[in-house]
Amino acid sequence: MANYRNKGGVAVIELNNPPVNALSFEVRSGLMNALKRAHDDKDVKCIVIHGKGKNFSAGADIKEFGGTKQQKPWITDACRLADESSKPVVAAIAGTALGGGLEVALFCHYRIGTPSCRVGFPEVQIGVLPGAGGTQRLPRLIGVKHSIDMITSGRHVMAEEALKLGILDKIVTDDIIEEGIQFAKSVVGIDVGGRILRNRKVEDAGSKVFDDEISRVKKKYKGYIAPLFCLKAIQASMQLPYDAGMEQELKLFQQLVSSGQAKAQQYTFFAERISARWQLPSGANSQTASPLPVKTAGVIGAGTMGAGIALCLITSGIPTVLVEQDQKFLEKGVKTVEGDLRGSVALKKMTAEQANKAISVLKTSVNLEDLHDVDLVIEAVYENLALKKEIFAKLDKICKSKTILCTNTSSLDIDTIAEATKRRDKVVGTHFFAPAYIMKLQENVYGKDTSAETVATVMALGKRIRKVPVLVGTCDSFVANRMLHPYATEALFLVEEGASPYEVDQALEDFGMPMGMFRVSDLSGLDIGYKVRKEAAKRRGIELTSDTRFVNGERVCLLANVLVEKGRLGIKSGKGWYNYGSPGKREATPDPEVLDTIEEYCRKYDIKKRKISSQEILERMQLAMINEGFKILEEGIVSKPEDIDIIWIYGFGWPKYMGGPMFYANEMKLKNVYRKIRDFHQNYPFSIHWTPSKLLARLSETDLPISKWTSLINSNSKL
Ligand SMILES: CC(C)(COP(=O)(O)OP(=O)(O)OC[C@H]1O[C@@H](n2cnc3c(N)ncnc32)[C@H](O)[C@@H]1OP(=O)(O)O)[C@@H](O)C(=O)NCCC(=O)NCCSC(=O)C[C@@H](O)CCCCCCCCCCCCC(=O)O
Repeated sequence: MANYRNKGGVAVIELNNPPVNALSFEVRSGLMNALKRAHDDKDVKCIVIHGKGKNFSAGADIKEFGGTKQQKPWITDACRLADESSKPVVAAIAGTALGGGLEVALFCHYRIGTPSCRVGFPEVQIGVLPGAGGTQRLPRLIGVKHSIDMITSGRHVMAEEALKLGILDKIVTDDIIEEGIQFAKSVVGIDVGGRILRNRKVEDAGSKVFDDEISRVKKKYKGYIAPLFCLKAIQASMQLPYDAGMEQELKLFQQLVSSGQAKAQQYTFFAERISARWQLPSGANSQTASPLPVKTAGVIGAGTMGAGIALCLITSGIPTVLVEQDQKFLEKGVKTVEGDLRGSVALKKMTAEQANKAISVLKTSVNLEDLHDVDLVIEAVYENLALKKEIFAKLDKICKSKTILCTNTSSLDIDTIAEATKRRDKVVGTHFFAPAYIMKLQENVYGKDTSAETVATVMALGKRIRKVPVLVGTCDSFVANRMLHPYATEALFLVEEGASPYEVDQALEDFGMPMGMFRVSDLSGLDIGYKVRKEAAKRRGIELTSDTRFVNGERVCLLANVLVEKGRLGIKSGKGWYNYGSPGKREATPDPEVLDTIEEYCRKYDIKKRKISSQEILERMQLAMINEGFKILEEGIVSKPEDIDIIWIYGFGWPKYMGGPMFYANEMKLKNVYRKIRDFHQNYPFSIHWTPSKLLARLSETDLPISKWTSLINSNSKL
């Protein structure tokens, strides 16, 4: 709703829908009534609109999209009176004015804001466009070029920049409501005509600008339709009179809001927030547990991962000690950190001053003892259980009793590592993804003794260092890599059966993955997987050779080993599944030598090749991984499907407009997913990953949407 009061001739209207004052039906109706009241009240000389609490408004209530039609009044109906009022209307902005919130402010004649306020049109991120005049009014205020930037990127603009652009008229330092009232009083008597945006003209930026922008946007936001629709709407502001432009904007908004992409992106928005609400099997959860303060941190290992993690910490203002056993390796790590900081400055992602500030809080050492006083340590040495146990035993003795000990393992057992210490409650996995400074996912892994306080601390740390933290339980390879295994295995089987690695990658990239499986393998280095496979097999008492095609009755494909044995290690050696010309180069070209190797391999084992469609490639890789996802849910390794989707979106770049693999399965209908998995199980009996998940089987008998799966799993009711 919206509250109304008359303060000495100033109508003060408060948008009231905590926590972010989303513009629900009640708020829109309240705002419309309040504006009418202010208009009719002869005592009122001017009007101030502000938000209750910390925010002005985060825009339309996203929960109202989809399903039934938006009830009138819409934002435009509610705000028309502000536009038409002869009494000056001032938007007093604290916190955020986003989307529809900013649109309300653009209907006002003036906008003032606090120094920490932010404005923006983030609609593209939820698959729509500013549909209450934003695409028509912003260009009339700040011009076409800046509007394109703001609307197609969805970025938040800070107060200083908003003032420079002309979105804000003034930055105020005191109480925003009082400042709003004073400002409004100061403009009483000044004709508002020139302040009404609908009356302004949009400068003709020419059609070439839009042709160039379409190419840029297609490249930068590959696969997303909303940014292209935004461009069409902005172009309409330039080509059409205001009312016709508004109609065009609404038409485009309606097309987008009913699209599959909007549904998936809005699901992702809420999934991220649902996933942040964690729960341990004990029942302790994000509401009941409090994090410990992390004022200082330590990182062990200055290799690519360790240096990347240290960079995340120092750029978030956390003084960090980077420890490496060897001075030469330490220096190399510091060079990596400095190089990445320079790169960020060059790309204008941070200022030179911010980079210097970050490096000033980095200390280095070759002595573990220097971690005696830090609040949290992240160990990032290579994947070797004995070594990690040895380090944890030492840390347990060196660090103060409250220090939390984290391991950046991608697969090793947290409980076994914790056993090396006398503080098993303070041991936790923090699995970062390469490159650690760029990839957003932080897969936090709890062991059987990890305390809720420890979990709360690493979840809070993740948020603080701008990651997306997700909590998972311990199992072999955790969630991300465990699901990756059947996905990658199917890719190899597809190649054995007749698809080329390039066809596999093309199908995945056309689907929207940033990189195909084989390009990713080349980037990580084929020798890494080779060593992991050999060691895992050795632990199970198996000797792998390139002739191995079955292990304990299960089908395997070791084509990657054949490539490694030919010296093809991926990008680092200049060739892997692709040819890169020379080591370290990134441009991948298909390589006939690889195709010959595959031919030879198939001849040797008498494998009949056939034509494989891109649909089959996607179904086999994705359904194998989705089936594993249901097994993970069934085992309680994650507590909700949203966790899995967020892991795939932020860990592997699954496109947000497809919502994550579990959402994708939901969209396919679980009965179809289950039927296909059962068919694959029949056709490929030697692949254990096709054994259908029992949870999937039970859920497929219901027609429940993804939002209902968790309560059913938790209620233990008969599905
Ligand atoms: C604002 C934030 C930056 C705050 O971040 P913070 O980290 O502080 O907090 P949280 O993100 O955790 O949020 C707290 C809480 O609030 C919920 N929430 C946040 N924003 C919204 C919202 N906009 N709507 C609903 N709920 C919201 C969030 O889920 C949390 O809840 P929880 O239960 O988890 O605690 C940050 O929250 C943020 O970035 N928010 C999103 C901002 C955004 O994307 N805004 C744009 C919204 S879309 C919009 O405004 C569209 C308008 O331009 C135009 C609308 C025109 C409509 C015209 C009607 C035509 C009808 C056509 C036919 C329709 C057919 C149909 O309906 O199908």
